Amino acid sequence: MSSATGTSTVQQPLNYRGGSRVQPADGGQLEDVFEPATGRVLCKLPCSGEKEVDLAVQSAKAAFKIWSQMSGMERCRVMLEAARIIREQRDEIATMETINNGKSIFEARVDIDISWQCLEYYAGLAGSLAGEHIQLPGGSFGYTRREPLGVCVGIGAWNYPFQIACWKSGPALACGNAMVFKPSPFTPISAVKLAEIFTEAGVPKGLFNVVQGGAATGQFLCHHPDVAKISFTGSVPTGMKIMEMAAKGIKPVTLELGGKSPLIIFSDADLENAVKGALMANFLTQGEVCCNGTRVFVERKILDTFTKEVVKRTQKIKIGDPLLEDTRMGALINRPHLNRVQGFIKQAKEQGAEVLCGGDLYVPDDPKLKNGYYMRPCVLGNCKDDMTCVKEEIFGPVMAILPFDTEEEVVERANATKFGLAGGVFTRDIQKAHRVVAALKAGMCFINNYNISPVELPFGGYKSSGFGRENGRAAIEYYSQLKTVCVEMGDVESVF
Ligand SMILES: NC(=O)C1=CN([C@@H]2O[C@H](COP(=O)(O)OP(=O)(O)OC[C@H]3O[C@@H](n4cnc5c(N)ncnc54)[C@H](O)[C@@H]3O)[C@@H](O)[C@H]2O)C=CC1
Ligand SMILES: C[N+](C)(C)CCCC(=O)O
Repeated sequence: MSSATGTSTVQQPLNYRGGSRVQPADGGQLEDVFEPATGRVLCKLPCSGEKEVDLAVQSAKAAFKIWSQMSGMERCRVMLEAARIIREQRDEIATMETINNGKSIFEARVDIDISWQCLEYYAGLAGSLAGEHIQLPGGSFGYTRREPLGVCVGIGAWNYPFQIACWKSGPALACGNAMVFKPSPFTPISAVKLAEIFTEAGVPKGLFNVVQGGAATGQFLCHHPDVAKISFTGSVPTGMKIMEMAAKGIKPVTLELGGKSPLIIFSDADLENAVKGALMANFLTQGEVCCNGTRVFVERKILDTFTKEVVKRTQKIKIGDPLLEDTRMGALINRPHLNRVQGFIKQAKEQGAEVLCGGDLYVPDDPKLKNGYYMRPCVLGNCKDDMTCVKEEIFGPVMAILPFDTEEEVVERANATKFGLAGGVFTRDIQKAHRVVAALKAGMCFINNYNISPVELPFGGYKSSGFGRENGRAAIEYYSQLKTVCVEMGDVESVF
């Protein structure tokens, strides 16, 4: 892949099975894959049908037999090697991610760092997976074994294509599972690179496979009788469908869904950090982040000062060619999504919100970028809790500012949502900080920062934002099952 905006095309097959890139056995419908920065077509993606999905699952099943018999330390060594290769090829992978997703190269490099750190972390845990030994009367005893599930399916979204593939395959492989991964059809490219890296690192051929396609391909995966688990990142409506399909096969699911998270700024906060935190909470990856703190509640005493500073910094964000070193905001994923975000802003205005900055389309001077999907990051003032822009996930660079007066009031308003993915608080008062996050009904809470992703910390939602956890030790629970073995050391005392 070339490394200049507007010059790349993708020729190689994008499915991966049995340790090689392959064309799907029954590739039907072709989907255009776009370069968001220019609007050019990068490639035509053949969507995999039932036969290809079955071949990928069978390939994973064969590899599972070998991988699941290896010790944790043996798996650890292979995964560490994969992490090392990713680190070595960081810039190349980040470039691929930027070309396909539209996010700035600066951010894509951070995503790739989080990705190799994830594999490194789970490599470390692989060697320490263990059960318990429990003593019973008369010298009898029991023990537990933590065993893999089998073939796990990962279905990814388009906002963090490589990172999502690592967040799912890291814990899955560490526990001894195999995986079939389906990226979003908008961002099919980098997951195949991950598959090649796993093979180079020494996983058995077929351990990590990639099938490409959209909803139909995803459905074949979810219904496949040999699939043991589904881990999904994406929207709430699709999450509901995944759960329904999984229910039919009694398959466990992990759901990482959307959010409309609150970020609460108290008047005693360090203003500089709070402003930086609000920008981090809203404008990474053009605002296309599930855990974004898009409802920014600001204590009325500092509303004007805070808002002025946020607007000033937002207007300074450099938009444009995502492969340029100083760009901090690239292009949104595609034209329909850009239109959808624009629609939310129009509706916000109609409902009485005030656009304090941005929200309009951005047309870069560079002629090759003129068909890209750019907009200026937007800050909305005069917002009310019942406006659509405050209730619905926009998934674009749109921050809503909402004043509040008391702690009790803000906690109640922060929790008045169907979502519960994340939340944040900025204050210098440590008791207040812990009290408020304890009251937030959200799975991932930040104090005096926002949207950082240490892989050591579990990540996942409450309420409609899903369940199950990625990252941290917690994810092991969701990619393994516990076997109990009861051992009799005496004679059988029969009832009969
Ligand atoms: N929680 C998160 O990180 C994300 C949330 N979203 C939210 O979802 C909205 C739409 O984005 P999409 O990518 O269209 O999300 P989506 O939920 O439609 O798609 C996510 C993944 O699920 C697959 N999929 C779609 N329908 C399926 C089905 N019936 N069975 C199996 N797999 C299926 C897609 O091909 C893709 O790989 C965004 O605007 C945003 O609100 C999107 C991306 C990430
Ligand atoms: C990396 N981070 C925390 C900014 C976002 C990760 C969650 C997502 O997939 O949207």
